[in-house]
Amino acid sequence: MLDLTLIASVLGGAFIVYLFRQWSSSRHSLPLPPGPKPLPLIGNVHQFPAENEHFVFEEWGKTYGDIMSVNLLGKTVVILNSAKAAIDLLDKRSDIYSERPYLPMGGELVGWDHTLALVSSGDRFRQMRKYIAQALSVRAVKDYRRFQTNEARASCARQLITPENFIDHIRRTVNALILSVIYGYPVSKDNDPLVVLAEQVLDGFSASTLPGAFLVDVFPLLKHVPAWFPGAGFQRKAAHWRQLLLSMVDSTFTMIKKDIAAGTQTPCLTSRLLDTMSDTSEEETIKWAAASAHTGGADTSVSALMTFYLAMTLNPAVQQKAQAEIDAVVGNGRLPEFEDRENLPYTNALLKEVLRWKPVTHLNLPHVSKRDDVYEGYHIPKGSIILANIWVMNNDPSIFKDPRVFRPERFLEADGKTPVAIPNTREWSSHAFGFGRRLCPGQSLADETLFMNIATTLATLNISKALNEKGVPIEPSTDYVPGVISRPKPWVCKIEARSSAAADLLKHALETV
Ligand code: HEM
Repeated sequence: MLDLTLIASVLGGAFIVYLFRQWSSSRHSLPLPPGPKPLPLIGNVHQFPAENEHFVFEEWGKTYGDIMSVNLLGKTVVILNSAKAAIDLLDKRSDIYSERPYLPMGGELVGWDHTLALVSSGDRFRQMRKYIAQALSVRAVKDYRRFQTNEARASCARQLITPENFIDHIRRTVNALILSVIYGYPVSKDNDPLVVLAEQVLDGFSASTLPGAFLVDVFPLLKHVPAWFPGAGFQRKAAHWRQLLLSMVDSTFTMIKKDIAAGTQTPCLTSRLLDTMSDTSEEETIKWAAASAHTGGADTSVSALMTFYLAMTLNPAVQQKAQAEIDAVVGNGRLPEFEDRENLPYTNALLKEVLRWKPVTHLNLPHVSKRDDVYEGYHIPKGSIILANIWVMNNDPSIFKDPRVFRPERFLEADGKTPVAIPNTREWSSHAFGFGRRLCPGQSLADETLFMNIATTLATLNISKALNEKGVPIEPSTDYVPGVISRPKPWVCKIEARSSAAADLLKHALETV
Protein backbone atom coordinates (compact mmCIF):
# COMPACT_ATOMS: atom_id res chain seq x y z
CA MET A 1 0.00 0.00 0.00
CA LEU A 2 1.12 3.55 -0.66
CA ASP A 3 1.74 5.83 2.29
CA LEU A 4 -1.67 7.19 3.39
CA THR A 5 -0.20 10.59 4.23
CA LEU A 6 1.12 10.83 0.68
CA ILE A 7 -2.28 9.94 -0.78
CA ALA A 8 -4.06 12.36 1.56
CA SER A 9 -1.76 15.24 0.60
CA VAL A 10 -2.09 14.43 -3.10
CA LEU A 11 -5.89 14.34 -2.82
CA GLY A 12 -5.88 17.52 -0.74
CA GLY A 13 -3.71 19.24 -3.37
CA ALA A 14 -6.02 18.01 -6.13
CA PHE A 15 -9.03 19.36 -4.27
CA ILE A 16 -7.45 22.82 -3.99
CA VAL A 17 -6.55 22.77 -7.70
CA TYR A 18 -10.11 21.68 -8.48
CA LEU A 19 -11.66 24.48 -6.41
CA PHE A 20 -9.32 27.00 -8.00
CA ARG A 21 -10.19 25.83 -11.52
CA GLN A 22 -13.93 25.83 -10.77
CA TRP A 23 -13.58 29.33 -9.39
CA SER A 24 -11.55 30.66 -12.31
CA SER A 25 -13.80 29.11 -14.98
CA SER A 26 -16.95 30.35 -13.22
CA ARG A 27 -15.43 33.83 -13.42
CA HIS A 28 -15.44 33.58 -17.20
CA SER A 29 -18.56 35.10 -18.71
CA LEU A 30 -18.86 32.41 -21.39
CA PRO A 31 -19.75 28.79 -20.68
CA LEU A 32 -17.56 25.77 -21.35
CA PRO A 33 -18.74 23.55 -24.23
CA PRO A 34 -21.63 21.37 -23.01
CA GLY A 35 -21.19 17.80 -21.79
CA PRO A 36 -22.40 15.24 -19.27
CA LYS A 37 -23.02 16.65 -15.80
CA PRO A 38 -19.88 16.41 -13.63
CA LEU A 39 -19.73 15.42 -9.95
CA PRO A 40 -17.90 17.61 -7.43
CA LEU A 41 -14.15 16.98 -7.25
CA ILE A 42 -13.94 14.06 -9.67
CA GLY A 43 -15.83 15.79 -12.50
CA ASN A 44 -16.73 13.24 -15.21
CA VAL A 45 -14.11 10.64 -14.27
CA HIS A 46 -16.85 8.09 -13.51
CA GLN A 47 -18.40 8.53 -17.00
CA PHE A 48 -15.19 8.73 -19.02
CA PRO A 49 -14.91 5.57 -21.15
CA ALA A 50 -11.94 3.25 -20.59
CA GLU A 51 -12.01 2.05 -24.21
CA ASN A 52 -13.83 2.68 -27.49
CA GLU A 53 -14.04 6.35 -26.51
CA HIS A 54 -14.79 7.30 -30.13
CA PHE A 55 -18.11 5.42 -30.02
CA VAL A 56 -19.06 6.86 -26.64
CA PHE A 57 -18.21 10.40 -27.80
CA GLU A 58 -20.29 9.84 -30.93
CA GLU A 59 -23.26 8.99 -28.70
CA TRP A 60 -22.64 11.99 -26.44
CA GLY A 61 -22.53 14.19 -29.55
CA LYS A 62 -26.19 13.35 -30.25
CA THR A 63 -27.09 15.10 -27.00
CA TYR A 64 -24.43 17.80 -26.66
CA GLY A 65 -23.44 18.68 -30.24
CA ASP A 66 -20.13 18.69 -32.12
CA ILE A 67 -18.13 20.54 -29.46
CA MET A 68 -18.34 19.02 -26.00
CA SER A 69 -16.34 19.15 -22.83
CA VAL A 70 -15.82 16.99 -19.78
CA ASN A 71 -13.95 17.64 -16.59
CA LEU A 72 -11.39 15.13 -15.32
CA LEU A 73 -10.31 16.10 -11.79
CA GLY A 74 -10.35 19.77 -12.70
CA LYS A 75 -8.78 19.35 -16.15
CA THR A 76 -10.99 20.36 -19.10
CA VAL A 77 -11.09 17.92 -22.00
CA VAL A 78 -12.70 19.29 -25.17
CA ILE A 79 -14.01 16.74 -27.66
CA LEU A 80 -14.41 17.79 -31.29
CA ASN A 81 -16.85 15.66 -33.27
CA SER A 82 -16.77 17.68 -36.49
CA ALA A 83 -14.12 18.28 -39.12
CA LYS A 84 -15.04 21.95 -39.25
CA ALA A 85 -14.37 22.48 -35.54
CA ALA A 86 -11.10 20.52 -35.73
CA ILE A 87 -9.91 22.54 -38.72
CA ASP A 88 -11.06 25.86 -37.21
CA LEU A 89 -9.17 25.20 -33.99
CA LEU A 90 -6.28 22.82 -34.65
CA ASP A 91 -5.39 24.02 -38.17
CA LYS A 92 -6.42 27.66 -38.24
CA ARG A 93 -5.46 28.49 -34.64
CA SER A 94 -2.46 26.19 -34.51
CA ASP A 95 -0.48 28.83 -32.60
CA ILE A 96 -2.78 28.07 -29.64
CA TYR A 97 -3.48 24.36 -30.09
CA SER A 98 -0.14 22.66 -30.81
CA GLU A 99 0.96 21.59 -27.33
CA ARG A 100 0.93 18.00 -26.13
CA PRO A 101 -0.31 16.96 -22.70
CA TYR A 102 2.17 16.41 -19.90
CA LEU A 103 2.24 12.64 -19.29
CA PRO A 104 4.22 11.81 -16.14
CA MET A 105 4.27 8.05 -16.84
CA GLY A 106 4.78 7.62 -20.61
CA GLY A 107 6.40 11.02 -21.18
CA GLU A 108 8.66 11.76 -18.26
CA LEU A 109 9.29 8.45 -16.50
CA VAL A 110 9.55 6.23 -19.58
CA GLY A 111 11.11 8.94 -21.74
CA TRP A 112 8.72 9.35 -24.67
CA ASP A 113 8.77 13.13 -24.11
CA HIS A 114 12.13 13.07 -25.93
CA THR A 115 10.34 12.07 -29.13
CA LEU A 116 8.51 14.42 -31.46
CA ALA A 117 5.10 12.90 -30.72
CA LEU A 118 5.19 14.02 -27.08
CA VAL A 119 7.76 16.83 -27.00
CA SER A 120 6.44 20.19 -25.90
CA SER A 121 6.17 22.84 -28.64
CA GLY A 122 9.35 24.95 -28.60
CA ASP A 123 12.80 25.02 -30.21
CA ARG A 124 13.40 21.29 -29.93
CA PHE A 125 9.97 20.58 -31.44
CA ARG A 126 10.62 22.94 -34.37
CA GLN A 127 14.09 21.49 -34.97
CA MET A 128 12.86 17.88 -34.99
CA ARG A 129 9.95 18.70 -37.30
CA LYS A 130 12.37 20.47 -39.64
CA TYR A 131 14.68 17.45 -39.75
CA ILE A 132 11.87 14.99 -40.42
CA ALA A 133 10.08 17.25 -42.94
CA GLN A 134 13.33 17.64 -44.86
CA ALA A 135 14.13 13.92 -44.86
CA LEU A 136 10.59 12.66 -45.59
CA SER A 137 9.31 15.29 -48.03
CA VAL A 138 7.26 14.21 -51.08
CA ARG A 139 10.46 14.51 -53.12
CA ALA A 140 12.78 12.82 -50.65
CA VAL A 141 10.65 9.68 -50.22
CA LYS A 142 10.88 8.99 -53.96
CA ASP A 143 14.44 7.83 -53.27
CA TYR A 144 12.99 4.87 -51.38
CA ARG A 145 10.70 3.71 -54.18
CA ARG A 146 12.90 0.85 -55.41
CA PHE A 147 13.18 -0.52 -51.91
CA GLN A 148 9.42 -0.06 -51.28
CA THR A 149 8.66 -1.98 -54.47
CA ASN A 150 11.03 -4.85 -53.70
CA GLU A 151 9.81 -5.18 -50.12
CA ALA A 152 6.13 -5.19 -51.15
CA ARG A 153 6.86 -7.97 -53.63
CA ALA A 154 8.85 -9.99 -51.11
CA SER A 155 6.03 -9.58 -48.62
CA CYS A 156 3.44 -10.94 -51.08
CA ALA A 157 5.78 -13.83 -51.88
CA ARG A 158 6.00 -14.66 -48.15
CA GLN A 159 2.20 -14.51 -47.95
CA LEU A 160 2.10 -17.42 -50.39
CA ILE A 161 4.62 -19.49 -48.44
CA THR A 162 2.99 -19.12 -44.99
CA PRO A 163 -0.38 -17.39 -45.51
CA GLU A 164 -1.46 -18.20 -41.96
CA ASN A 165 1.20 -15.73 -40.76
CA PHE A 166 -0.09 -12.87 -42.90
CA ILE A 167 0.01 -10.34 -40.06
CA ASP A 168 3.65 -11.19 -39.31
CA HIS A 169 4.50 -10.64 -42.98
CA ILE A 170 2.84 -7.21 -42.91
CA ARG A 171 4.80 -6.33 -39.75
CA ARG A 172 8.06 -7.51 -41.24
CA THR A 173 7.70 -5.57 -44.46
CA VAL A 174 6.75 -2.29 -42.72
CA ASN A 175 9.55 -2.64 -40.17
CA ALA A 176 12.09 -3.54 -42.84
CA LEU A 177 11.15 -0.44 -44.75
CA ILE A 178 11.21 1.91 -41.77
CA LEU A 179 14.52 0.58 -40.48
CA SER A 180 16.07 0.86 -43.89
CA VAL A 181 14.74 4.40 -44.52
CA ILE A 182 15.66 5.73 -41.08
CA TYR A 183 18.83 3.80 -40.26
CA GLY A 184 19.89 2.00 -43.44
CA TYR A 185 19.47 -1.21 -41.42
CA PRO A 186 18.70 -4.35 -43.45
CA VAL A 187 16.10 -6.72 -42.01
CA SER A 188 17.00 -10.05 -43.53
CA LYS A 189 15.05 -12.57 -41.50
CA ASP A 190 11.85 -13.11 -39.51
CA ASN A 191 12.20 -12.16 -35.85
CA ASP A 192 15.08 -9.80 -36.54
CA PRO A 193 16.33 -8.69 -33.07
CA LEU A 194 15.89 -4.97 -33.79
CA VAL A 195 12.33 -5.52 -35.02
CA VAL A 196 11.54 -7.57 -31.90
CA LEU A 197 13.04 -4.86 -29.67
CA ALA A 198 11.11 -2.12 -31.52
CA GLU A 199 7.86 -4.04 -31.00
CA GLN A 200 8.55 -4.31 -27.25
CA VAL A 201 9.35 -0.59 -27.17
CA LEU A 202 6.08 0.27 -28.95
CA ASP A 203 4.10 -2.03 -26.63
CA GLY A 204 5.66 -0.01 -23.80
CA PHE A 205 4.47 3.19 -25.49
CA SER A 206 0.89 1.97 -25.80
CA ALA A 207 0.78 0.66 -22.23
CA SER A 208 2.47 3.65 -20.59
CA THR A 209 0.41 6.31 -22.39
CA LEU A 210 -2.96 4.59 -21.97
CA PRO A 211 -5.28 7.22 -20.44
CA GLY A 212 -6.23 6.34 -16.86
CA ALA A 213 -3.90 3.34 -16.59
CA PHE A 214 -1.53 4.91 -14.05
CA LEU A 215 -2.36 6.93 -10.94
CA VAL A 216 0.81 8.95 -11.43
CA ASP A 217 -0.80 10.55 -14.52
CA VAL A 218 -3.58 11.85 -12.29
CA PHE A 219 -1.33 12.76 -9.35
CA PRO A 220 2.05 13.71 -10.87
CA LEU A 221 3.62 14.10 -7.43
CA LEU A 222 3.67 10.31 -7.22
CA LYS A 223 6.56 10.33 -9.71
CA HIS A 224 8.81 11.08 -6.71
CA VAL A 225 7.84 7.82 -4.95
CA PRO A 226 10.92 5.56 -5.09
CA ALA A 227 10.72 2.25 -6.96
CA TRP A 228 11.35 0.21 -3.77
CA PHE A 229 8.34 1.74 -2.07
CA PRO A 230 5.46 -0.72 -1.58
CA GLY A 231 2.80 -0.11 -4.24
CA ALA A 232 5.20 1.72 -6.56
CA GLY A 233 5.04 -0.98 -9.23
CA PHE A 234 4.56 1.72 -11.84
CA GLN A 235 8.14 2.90 -11.21
CA ARG A 236 9.51 -0.57 -11.94
CA LYS A 237 7.42 -0.81 -15.12
CA ALA A 238 8.56 2.67 -16.16
CA ALA A 239 12.22 1.73 -15.54
CA HIS A 240 11.83 -1.42 -17.65
CA TRP A 241 10.19 0.40 -20.59
CA ARG A 242 12.68 3.25 -20.33
CA GLN A 243 15.58 0.84 -20.50
CA LEU A 244 14.10 -0.78 -23.64
CA LEU A 245 13.49 2.61 -25.29
CA LEU A 246 16.96 3.95 -24.52
CA SER A 247 18.70 0.76 -25.55
CA MET A 248 16.92 0.83 -28.93
CA VAL A 249 17.58 4.52 -29.56
CA ASP A 250 21.21 4.38 -28.42
CA SER A 251 22.11 1.10 -30.13
CA THR A 252 20.74 2.18 -33.52
CA PHE A 253 22.51 5.52 -33.29
CA THR A 254 25.82 3.99 -32.21
CA MET A 255 25.55 1.46 -35.05
CA ILE A 256 25.02 4.14 -37.66
CA LYS A 257 27.89 6.29 -36.41
CA LYS A 258 30.21 3.30 -36.47
CA ASP A 259 29.17 2.48 -40.03
CA ILE A 260 29.65 6.09 -41.12
CA ALA A 261 33.14 6.09 -39.59
CA ALA A 262 33.96 2.82 -41.39
CA GLY A 263 32.52 4.14 -44.68
CA THR A 264 30.04 1.24 -44.85
CA GLN A 265 26.84 3.20 -44.18
CA THR A 266 23.94 2.95 -46.63
CA PRO A 267 22.51 6.48 -47.16
CA CYS A 268 19.40 6.95 -45.01
CA LEU A 269 17.49 9.61 -43.08
CA THR A 270 19.90 9.63 -40.11
CA SER A 271 23.10 9.60 -42.14
CA ARG A 272 21.78 12.47 -44.30
CA LEU A 273 20.91 14.54 -41.23
CA LEU A 274 24.31 13.83 -39.68
CA ASP A 275 25.99 14.83 -42.95
CA THR A 276 24.31 18.24 -42.95
CA MET A 277 24.79 18.83 -39.19
CA SER A 278 26.64 22.10 -38.53
CA ASP A 279 27.46 21.47 -34.88
CA THR A 280 27.85 18.29 -32.80
CA SER A 281 25.38 19.73 -30.28
CA GLU A 282 22.68 18.86 -32.84
CA GLU A 283 23.49 15.16 -32.54
CA GLU A 284 21.17 14.48 -29.64
CA THR A 285 18.20 16.10 -31.43
CA ILE A 286 18.97 14.16 -34.62
CA LYS A 287 19.11 10.94 -32.61
CA TRP A 288 15.63 11.55 -31.18
CA ALA A 289 14.21 12.87 -34.48
CA ALA A 290 15.27 9.58 -36.08
CA ALA A 291 13.76 7.59 -33.21
CA SER A 292 10.54 9.62 -33.58
CA ALA A 293 10.24 8.75 -37.26
CA HIS A 294 11.07 5.11 -36.54
CA THR A 295 8.50 4.71 -33.78
CA GLY A 296 5.88 6.93 -35.49
CA GLY A 297 6.03 5.01 -38.73
CA ALA A 298 5.95 1.36 -37.70
CA ASP A 299 2.68 0.52 -35.93
CA THR A 300 0.64 3.08 -37.88
CA SER A 301 1.41 1.67 -41.34
CA VAL A 302 1.02 -1.91 -40.03
CA SER A 303 -2.46 -1.00 -38.75
CA ALA A 304 -3.49 0.55 -42.09
CA LEU A 305 -2.27 -2.48 -44.07
CA MET A 306 -4.08 -4.85 -41.70
CA THR A 307 -7.24 -2.82 -42.32
CA PHE A 308 -6.69 -3.25 -46.06
CA TYR A 309 -6.47 -7.05 -45.64
CA LEU A 310 -9.61 -7.01 -43.47
CA ALA A 311 -11.51 -4.89 -46.00
CA MET A 312 -10.52 -7.29 -48.79
CA THR A 313 -11.59 -10.30 -46.72
CA LEU A 314 -15.01 -8.71 -46.32
CA ASN A 315 -15.52 -7.06 -49.72
CA PRO A 316 -14.79 -9.43 -52.62
CA ALA A 317 -16.54 -7.20 -55.18
CA VAL A 318 -14.27 -4.25 -54.34
CA GLN A 319 -11.23 -6.51 -54.57
CA GLN A 320 -12.26 -7.82 -57.99
CA LYS A 321 -12.93 -4.33 -59.34
CA ALA A 322 -9.49 -3.11 -58.21
CA GLN A 323 -7.84 -6.24 -59.63
CA ALA A 324 -9.55 -5.66 -62.97
CA GLU A 325 -8.20 -2.10 -63.05
CA ILE A 326 -4.67 -3.28 -62.26
CA ASP A 327 -4.85 -6.08 -64.85
CA ALA A 328 -5.93 -3.58 -67.51
CA VAL A 329 -3.05 -1.19 -66.74
CA VAL A 330 -0.23 -3.52 -65.64
CA GLY A 331 -1.12 -6.73 -67.50
CA ASN A 332 -0.06 -10.19 -66.34
CA GLY A 333 3.57 -10.17 -67.39
CA ARG A 334 4.96 -7.77 -64.80
CA LEU A 335 4.22 -6.34 -61.34
CA PRO A 336 2.97 -2.81 -60.49
CA GLU A 337 5.42 0.12 -60.43
CA PHE A 338 4.97 3.61 -58.96
CA GLU A 339 4.74 4.95 -62.53
CA ASP A 340 1.43 3.04 -62.91
CA ARG A 341 -0.17 4.97 -60.09
CA GLU A 342 -1.62 7.83 -62.11
CA ASN A 343 -3.52 5.30 -64.23
CA LEU A 344 -5.01 3.51 -61.22
CA PRO A 345 -7.75 5.82 -59.89
CA TYR A 346 -9.81 3.05 -58.31
CA THR A 347 -6.78 1.65 -56.45
CA ASN A 348 -5.96 5.15 -55.21
CA ALA A 349 -9.57 5.59 -54.07
CA LEU A 350 -9.37 2.22 -52.32
CA LEU A 351 -6.32 3.43 -50.35
CA LYS A 352 -8.25 6.54 -49.26
CA GLU A 353 -11.17 4.36 -48.22
CA VAL A 354 -8.85 2.20 -46.05
CA LEU A 355 -7.77 5.31 -44.11
CA ARG A 356 -11.35 6.63 -43.87
CA TRP A 357 -13.16 3.40 -43.00
CA LYS A 358 -11.07 2.54 -39.93
CA PRO A 359 -8.71 5.41 -39.08
CA VAL A 360 -5.49 4.32 -37.39
CA THR A 361 -5.90 6.83 -34.54
CA HIS A 362 -9.61 7.11 -33.73
CA LEU A 363 -9.11 10.15 -31.52
CA ASN A 364 -5.96 11.62 -33.08
CA LEU A 365 -3.10 12.31 -30.65
CA PRO A 366 -4.23 14.79 -27.99
CA HIS A 367 -3.44 18.48 -28.51
CA VAL A 368 -3.37 21.01 -25.65
CA SER A 369 -4.32 24.70 -25.70
CA LYS A 370 -1.60 27.15 -24.76
CA ARG A 371 -3.93 29.98 -23.73
CA ASP A 372 -7.57 30.81 -23.12
CA ASP A 373 -9.71 30.89 -26.27
CA VAL A 374 -13.30 31.41 -27.35
CA TYR A 375 -14.99 29.35 -30.06
CA GLU A 376 -18.64 29.39 -31.14
CA GLY A 377 -19.57 31.19 -27.94
CA TYR A 378 -17.74 28.72 -25.67
CA HIS A 379 -14.80 29.35 -23.41
CA ILE A 380 -11.87 26.95 -23.93
CA PRO A 381 -9.56 27.39 -20.94
CA LYS A 382 -5.77 27.39 -21.24
CA GLY A 383 -4.40 23.88 -20.72
CA SER A 384 -7.48 22.08 -22.10
CA ILE A 385 -6.83 18.73 -23.73
CA ILE A 386 -8.36 18.64 -27.22
CA LEU A 387 -9.45 15.29 -28.62
CA ALA A 388 -10.37 15.33 -32.32
CA ASN A 389 -12.70 12.40 -32.97
CA ILE A 390 -11.33 11.41 -36.39
CA TRP A 391 -13.52 8.32 -36.38
CA VAL A 392 -16.72 10.37 -36.25
CA MET A 393 -15.42 12.85 -38.86
CA ASN A 394 -14.59 10.00 -41.25
CA ASN A 395 -18.03 8.48 -40.66
CA ASP A 396 -20.06 11.67 -41.05
CA PRO A 397 -23.09 10.60 -43.14
CA SER A 398 -23.59 14.13 -44.48
CA ILE A 399 -20.18 13.86 -46.18
CA PHE A 400 -19.72 10.11 -46.61
CA LYS A 401 -23.02 8.44 -47.56
CA ASP A 402 -23.50 5.04 -45.85
CA PRO A 403 -20.24 5.61 -43.99
CA ARG A 404 -19.86 2.09 -42.58
CA VAL A 405 -19.87 0.60 -46.06
CA PHE A 406 -16.42 0.10 -47.60
CA ARG A 407 -16.90 1.80 -50.97
CA PRO A 408 -13.92 3.37 -52.80
CA GLU A 409 -16.29 4.80 -55.45
CA ARG A 410 -17.23 7.55 -52.97
CA PHE A 411 -13.89 9.20 -53.79
CA LEU A 412 -14.47 9.22 -57.56
CA GLU A 413 -16.76 11.22 -59.84
CA ALA A 414 -19.33 9.36 -61.97
CA ASP A 415 -16.68 8.89 -64.71
CA GLY A 416 -14.88 6.51 -62.29
CA LYS A 417 -11.61 8.38 -62.81
CA THR A 418 -11.70 11.93 -61.48
CA PRO A 419 -11.11 12.27 -57.74
CA VAL A 420 -14.00 13.89 -55.86
CA ALA A 421 -13.18 16.99 -53.84
CA ILE A 422 -14.47 16.20 -50.33
CA PRO A 423 -15.27 19.37 -48.33
CA ASN A 424 -13.14 20.11 -45.27
CA THR A 425 -10.56 17.41 -46.02
CA ARG A 426 -7.09 17.26 -47.51
CA GLU A 427 -5.61 15.43 -50.47
CA TRP A 428 -6.06 12.04 -48.83
CA SER A 429 -9.77 12.95 -48.41
CA SER A 430 -10.15 12.18 -44.72
CA HIS A 431 -8.55 13.15 -41.43
CA ALA A 432 -6.31 10.16 -40.92
CA PHE A 433 -3.08 12.15 -40.50
CA GLY A 434 -4.21 14.69 -37.91
CA PHE A 435 -4.12 18.47 -37.81
CA GLY A 436 -2.19 21.72 -37.63
CA ARG A 437 1.45 21.94 -36.65
CA ARG A 438 1.29 18.38 -35.36
CA LEU A 439 0.09 16.93 -38.68
CA CYS A 440 1.84 13.61 -39.32
CA PRO A 441 5.23 14.35 -40.91
CA GLY A 442 5.45 10.79 -42.31
CA GLN A 443 2.39 10.97 -44.56
CA SER A 444 4.25 10.90 -47.89
CA LEU A 445 6.23 7.85 -46.86
CA ALA A 446 3.08 6.19 -45.45
CA ASP A 447 1.16 6.95 -48.65
CA GLU A 448 3.83 5.34 -50.84
CA THR A 449 4.18 2.32 -48.54
CA LEU A 450 0.44 1.75 -48.58
CA PHE A 451 0.07 2.28 -52.32
CA MET A 452 2.81 -0.16 -53.30
CA ASN A 453 1.73 -2.86 -50.85
CA ILE A 454 -1.93 -2.54 -51.82
CA ALA A 455 -1.26 -2.50 -55.58
CA THR A 456 1.15 -5.48 -55.43
CA THR A 457 -1.23 -7.48 -53.24
CA LEU A 458 -4.17 -6.83 -55.55
CA ALA A 459 -2.10 -7.71 -58.61
CA THR A 460 -0.94 -11.06 -57.26
CA LEU A 461 -3.11 -12.39 -54.42
CA ASN A 462 -6.73 -13.21 -53.69
CA ILE A 463 -7.81 -12.58 -50.11
CA SER A 464 -11.07 -14.17 -48.99
CA LYS A 465 -12.87 -15.55 -45.96
CA ALA A 466 -11.33 -18.73 -44.54
CA LEU A 467 -13.60 -21.79 -44.46
CA ASN A 468 -14.29 -23.88 -41.37
CA GLU A 469 -14.08 -27.68 -41.36
CA LYS A 470 -17.62 -27.83 -42.81
CA GLY A 471 -16.66 -25.55 -45.66
CA VAL A 472 -18.64 -22.60 -44.25
CA PRO A 473 -16.98 -19.15 -44.52
CA ILE A 474 -15.71 -17.80 -41.19
CA GLU A 475 -17.03 -14.28 -40.64
CA PRO A 476 -14.14 -12.11 -39.41
CA SER A 477 -14.63 -9.77 -36.50
CA THR A 478 -14.42 -6.10 -37.33
CA ASP A 479 -13.44 -5.25 -33.75
CA TYR A 480 -10.30 -3.25 -33.16
CA VAL A 481 -7.73 -3.55 -30.37
CA PRO A 482 -8.19 -0.47 -28.15
CA GLY A 483 -5.27 1.93 -27.86
CA VAL A 484 -3.93 5.20 -29.21
CA ILE A 485 -2.92 3.34 -32.36
CA SER A 486 -5.68 0.91 -33.04
CA ARG A 487 -5.55 -2.18 -35.25
CA PRO A 488 -7.93 -5.00 -36.16
CA LYS A 489 -8.12 -7.90 -33.74
CA PRO A 490 -6.43 -10.93 -35.37
CA TRP A 491 -8.68 -12.87 -37.75
CA VAL A 492 -8.26 -15.77 -40.15
CA CYS A 493 -8.51 -15.40 -43.91
CA LYS A 494 -7.56 -17.34 -47.01
CA ILE A 495 -4.71 -16.02 -49.17
CA GLU A 496 -3.78 -17.61 -52.47
CA ALA A 497 -2.04 -16.65 -55.71
CA ARG A 498 -4.32 -15.20 -58.38
CA SER A 499 -2.57 -17.25 -61.04
CA SER A 500 0.53 -19.35 -61.55
CA ALA A 501 2.02 -16.44 -63.51
CA ALA A 502 1.56 -14.18 -60.46
CA ALA A 503 3.13 -16.82 -58.19
CA ASP A 504 6.13 -17.08 -60.55
CA LEU A 505 6.61 -13.31 -60.63
CA LEU A 506 6.59 -13.22 -56.82
CA LYS A 507 8.93 -16.18 -56.51
CA HIS A 508 11.39 -14.48 -58.79
CA ALA A 509 11.03 -11.19 -56.87
CA LEU A 510 11.79 -12.93 -53.56
CA GLU A 511 14.91 -14.56 -54.99
CA THR A 512 16.26 -11.23 -56.17
CA VAL A 513 15.56 -9.10 -53.03
C1 HEM B 1 -0.82 5.06 -42.27
C2 HEM B 1 0.20 5.57 -41.64
C3 HEM B 1 0.15 6.71 -40.66
C4 HEM B 1 -0.92 7.31 -40.05
C5 HEM B 1 -2.39 7.01 -40.24
C6 HEM B 1 -0.38 8.34 -39.18
C7 HEM B 1 -1.16 9.19 -38.41
C8 HEM B 1 -0.65 10.15 -37.54
C9 HEM B 1 -1.46 11.00 -36.70
C10 HEM B 1 -2.97 11.01 -36.67
C11 HEM B 1 -0.62 11.77 -35.99
C12 HEM B 1 -1.01 12.84 -34.95
C13 HEM B 1 -1.27 14.17 -35.63
C14 HEM B 1 -1.81 15.20 -34.68
O1 HEM B 1 -1.47 15.20 -33.50
O2 HEM B 1 -2.64 16.04 -35.11
C15 HEM B 1 0.74 11.41 -36.35
C16 HEM B 1 1.86 11.98 -35.81
C17 HEM B 1 3.14 11.58 -36.14
N1 HEM B 1 3.51 10.68 -37.12
FE1 HEM B 1 2.25 9.61 -38.28
N2 HEM B 1 0.98 8.34 -39.27
C18 HEM B 1 1.35 7.37 -40.17
C19 HEM B 1 2.63 7.07 -40.58
C20 HEM B 1 3.76 7.71 -40.15
C21 HEM B 1 5.09 7.48 -40.68
C22 HEM B 1 5.43 6.55 -41.84
C23 HEM B 1 5.95 8.25 -39.93
C24 HEM B 1 7.45 8.42 -40.05
C25 HEM B 1 8.24 7.69 -40.77
C26 HEM B 1 5.15 8.97 -38.95
C27 HEM B 1 5.66 9.82 -38.00
C28 HEM B 1 4.88 10.58 -37.14
C29 HEM B 1 5.43 11.45 -36.10
C30 HEM B 1 6.93 11.65 -35.78
C31 HEM B 1 4.33 12.09 -35.48
C32 HEM B 1 4.37 13.12 -34.35
C33 HEM B 1 4.27 14.52 -34.94
C34 HEM B 1 4.21 15.64 -33.92
O3 HEM B 1 3.77 15.42 -32.79
O4 HEM B 1 4.63 16.75 -34.27
N3 HEM B 1 3.83 8.62 -39.13
N4 HEM B 1 0.68 10.42 -37.31
